[in-house]
Amino acid sequence: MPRTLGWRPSRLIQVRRPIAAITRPTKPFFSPPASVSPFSLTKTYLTESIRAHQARKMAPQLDSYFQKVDSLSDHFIDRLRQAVAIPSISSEAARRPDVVRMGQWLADELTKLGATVELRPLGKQEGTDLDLPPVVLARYGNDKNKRTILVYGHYDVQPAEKSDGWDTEPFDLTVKEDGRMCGRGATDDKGPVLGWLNAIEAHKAAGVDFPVNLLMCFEGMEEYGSDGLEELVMAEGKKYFADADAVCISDNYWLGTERPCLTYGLRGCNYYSVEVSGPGADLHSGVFGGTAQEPMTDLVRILASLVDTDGKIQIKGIAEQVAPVTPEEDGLYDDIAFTMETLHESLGSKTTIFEDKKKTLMARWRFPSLSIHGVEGAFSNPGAKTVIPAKVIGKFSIRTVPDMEIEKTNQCVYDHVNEVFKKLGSKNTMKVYAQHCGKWWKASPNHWNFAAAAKATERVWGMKPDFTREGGSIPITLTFEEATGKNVLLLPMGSSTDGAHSINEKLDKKNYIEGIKLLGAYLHYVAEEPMNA
Ligand SMILES: C[C@H](N)C(=O)N[C@@H](Cc1c[nH]cn1)C(=O)O
Ligand SMILES: [Zn+2]
Ligand SMILES: [Zn+2]
Repeated sequence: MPRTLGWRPSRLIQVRRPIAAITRPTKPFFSPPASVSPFSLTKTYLTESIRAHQARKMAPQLDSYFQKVDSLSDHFIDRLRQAVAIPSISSEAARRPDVVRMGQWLADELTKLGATVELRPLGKQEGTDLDLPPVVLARYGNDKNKRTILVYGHYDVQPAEKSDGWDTEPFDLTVKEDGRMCGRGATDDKGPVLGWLNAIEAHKAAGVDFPVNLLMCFEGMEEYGSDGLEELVMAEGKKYFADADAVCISDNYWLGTERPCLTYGLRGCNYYSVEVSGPGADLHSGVFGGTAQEPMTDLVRILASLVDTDGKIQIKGIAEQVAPVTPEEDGLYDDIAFTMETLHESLGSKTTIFEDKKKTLMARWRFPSLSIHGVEGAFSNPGAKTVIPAKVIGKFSIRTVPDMEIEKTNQCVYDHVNEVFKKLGSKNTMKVYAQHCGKWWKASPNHWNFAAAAKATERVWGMKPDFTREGGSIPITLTFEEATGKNVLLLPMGSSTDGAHSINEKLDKKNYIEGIKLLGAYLHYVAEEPMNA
């Protein structure tokens, strides 16, 4: 049976916990105006004063931290080079030892930095004899007077071969003169994961107190649907992650190339296979063409029935599940820093479905899409092989949005594919099933976690961030929210032109180095945000 990452009701509970400066002010740092009686020093008043004090204290600390990040930048790039050199492709069985090696490398780096690290085995990959790569769980700092932030990232990557069209070797980080650092995983997600490690190192080197306790959870199967992780996160919600005050994930991208963003929504992803088989073995098309019913002929017809040229899904019952656009939402899109020109740049062409920004953003964030990814078993090499493939497996996925339901969507897909195949009247055999499904996620950005990230963004990038939703999926985000009951923030490092999952994936040096500053600054602002913001 295909596995689905199911949905559980959200348990968002705010726990107010004192921070160091509130419980142990070392000296008076605030004198109330004469008109204020000491008896009227309310909690709010006190909190404001503490914030003002901490903001003054934080400025020089952050400056020292930023300077150290700059001076260690070559070392941080070298760390990324070492990580990229390990081809940790989770979807290829033959690369599983590399994924495991990558997890071990990460654990070793964290241990060297002084973190307490555990490698948690996840058992076997469903339906196979393959061991899943371990989850790296780590803790840096255990000070009861500090807030605790739980961060998540993944150390596995998408497949990559130079012959796919890369300009450079995908697993050899190449730093170009214009600052592009090309290599598989540079932006998705090795650069951001190392961002947390680098933030720890720069604090230590600068002699700046680390402002929070950091809990880390790094997995090695994200690009394959986070196999095995949901159970672990649910089980550890009130154990390993028990003292987390909020969650931060850096595994998505800015909407463009100029303005940073904070992200509060993700689409879900239901990934399907359609298998068509007939002949006992691959056949000579000269001998059997016109004689045998061909699986590939059936499959292309099924795939062609799913979606039209303008991306409109042709499956009954999908559009009906999508939440209507509210007047409030309708007004959100105009102010977002996004242009069709930037989109054309990241797309590498002008072949967009829509000509205007709002429709394009809505199509990416709040409407479902269906993509056809490939066909297993079909001839795909250069040349002209005259073969009739005996068995072909088409792969497609639907990016899901509020209020779509996983099971209902699966049923609509199965009914549609079965009906189309029946109408073909083919003697071949067809099977359709979901490989993995992850639910969409949408949170409220009205929380101190987002407020801290917005302040850090202004401090590092000198501008306010956009509040965005993401077209991609990070299946475990919702699980973290449910398991911890805490707010989850997505804080991206890379930009829209990074080419994640594509050829020539890159992370700009500027985004990496400023991104390390951003992650560190975010932790400082987290430490000073009042809990009820
Ligand atoms: C946004 C994130 N960096 C990412 O690339 N996620 C993948 C995860 C995935 C793979 N199968 C289903 N979800 C994505 O959005 O494709
Ligand atoms: Zn990712
Ligand atoms: Zn990815």
